[in-house]
Amino acid sequence: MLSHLAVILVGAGTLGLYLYFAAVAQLLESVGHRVLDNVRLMPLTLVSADLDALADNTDATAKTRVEQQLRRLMDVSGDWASATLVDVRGGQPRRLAGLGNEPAEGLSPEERDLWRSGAQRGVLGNVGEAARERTELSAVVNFGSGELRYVGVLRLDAASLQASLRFLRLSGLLAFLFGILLALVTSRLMAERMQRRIEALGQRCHALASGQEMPRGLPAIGDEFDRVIEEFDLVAQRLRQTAAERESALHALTESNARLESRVAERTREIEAASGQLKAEIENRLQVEALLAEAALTDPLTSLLNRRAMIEMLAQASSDSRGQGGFCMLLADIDHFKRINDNYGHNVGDKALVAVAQQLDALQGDSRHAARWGGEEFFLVLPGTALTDACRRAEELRSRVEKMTVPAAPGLRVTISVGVAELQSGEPLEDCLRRCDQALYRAKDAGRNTVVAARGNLFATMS
Ligand SMILES: Nc1nc2c(ncn2[C@@H]2O[C@H](COP(=O)(O)OP(=O)(O)OP(=O)(O)O)[C@@H](O)[C@H]2O)c(=O)[nH]1
Repeated sequence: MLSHLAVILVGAGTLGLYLYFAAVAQLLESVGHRVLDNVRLMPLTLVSADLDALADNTDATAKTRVEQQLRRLMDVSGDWASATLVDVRGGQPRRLAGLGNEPAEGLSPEERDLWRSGAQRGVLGNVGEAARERTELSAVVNFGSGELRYVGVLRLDAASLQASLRFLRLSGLLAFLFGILLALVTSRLMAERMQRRIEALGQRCHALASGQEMPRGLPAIGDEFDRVIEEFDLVAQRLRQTAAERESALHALTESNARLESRVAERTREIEAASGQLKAEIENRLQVEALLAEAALTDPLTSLLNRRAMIEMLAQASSDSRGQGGFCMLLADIDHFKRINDNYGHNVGDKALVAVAQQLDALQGDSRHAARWGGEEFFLVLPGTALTDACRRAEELRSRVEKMTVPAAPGLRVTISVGVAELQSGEPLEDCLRRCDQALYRAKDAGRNTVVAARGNLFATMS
């Protein structure tokens, strides 16, 4: 507001000063013209015959007539200070007649200079200086017939000029003050109107920023601010529309993401469940396969290796024990097993098989070394064992079986016949097996419950 006031003051002051000085100049010029025009009237107003009579002093009443003529000239306007008529023949001025407050010598020094400048159509004194110095303003005119003979001087009252200037100054000051007041009122009205528009724009900005409803618009007055507010409302509408669309798209995207995450989580759970199930199935399958593999190699009744597993293992065991003090095998067969089945039943027969297997198992050092070879036949491999030790072990087995009892058949006596053979150097396994089998038959033939060892192709009964 202060800046507005300063601008108004400077603007109005500059314009006022310019207009004031222009008016002063105009006033002085018009005053000068008026004085000059009036002094030019002097030769026309004064009667030449009366002038000459006065100058030549030929008529005593001439002066009165000349003064009357001068008065008529002065009466045209009320602000003349004086009028003087001077005879300048011979170059020496001599006052002839005059009215008002004249200089003592008829002409002031300035008027003498004006007269000597010799202007026929009148010469005006310095108007500006007269206004400044508050002195009378003189205008001088030379006239007469033939050689120049008369000078007329008309002087404007200093107070009159000053009164005009005062009036001008007062008018200028009033105009200046009125201009400032008008500018203040106008700028105030414009500022208020602009402020209301700016406040309306500010409220719109706030509503747009805070998401509130857009306030009602001001009555349109068709200025630039109306257009700015209109454009702003359009931009705000577009922004809100865009924001709503973006919000909607974001909402849809969030929902889509949530659905996707839910589906991913569901799928992950399904995959984890399937993976766990698959893992369990694989483990189960592996266990089953392991059990099947074991079952394929194991006799289900006695849990010893079966014949196939023993045959597969024999080659490796014989090669591993080479050079380690012999490799023997032992084949045992339950005596008269058919009778046991027949007398006690198959169930007891099975128990007898299990009991013999336990004795065999207790005798051997490695569970992989004993096998059920056939129905009631058992096989034991003894790596790193010489034939003598093998026979002793066979005898121990035979003795253990003879002394054992079978569950559910306490009175049952079970015996076995045993054949023993040692793998000879370079001998095929099949040959050694055959000799071991022959030794078993020899034990059967020898009356059963006996151990027979095969020494090469010779057989010796050990018990
Ligand atoms: N309970 C039972 N009996 C079996 C099993 N396997 C074979 N046997 C029986 O074992 C008997 C074998 O009889 P044999 O071959 O005549 O021999 P043995 O009666 O023992 O006579 P020797 O060997 O000459 O002493 C048969 O009766 C078979 O049925 C089995 O797993 N359980």
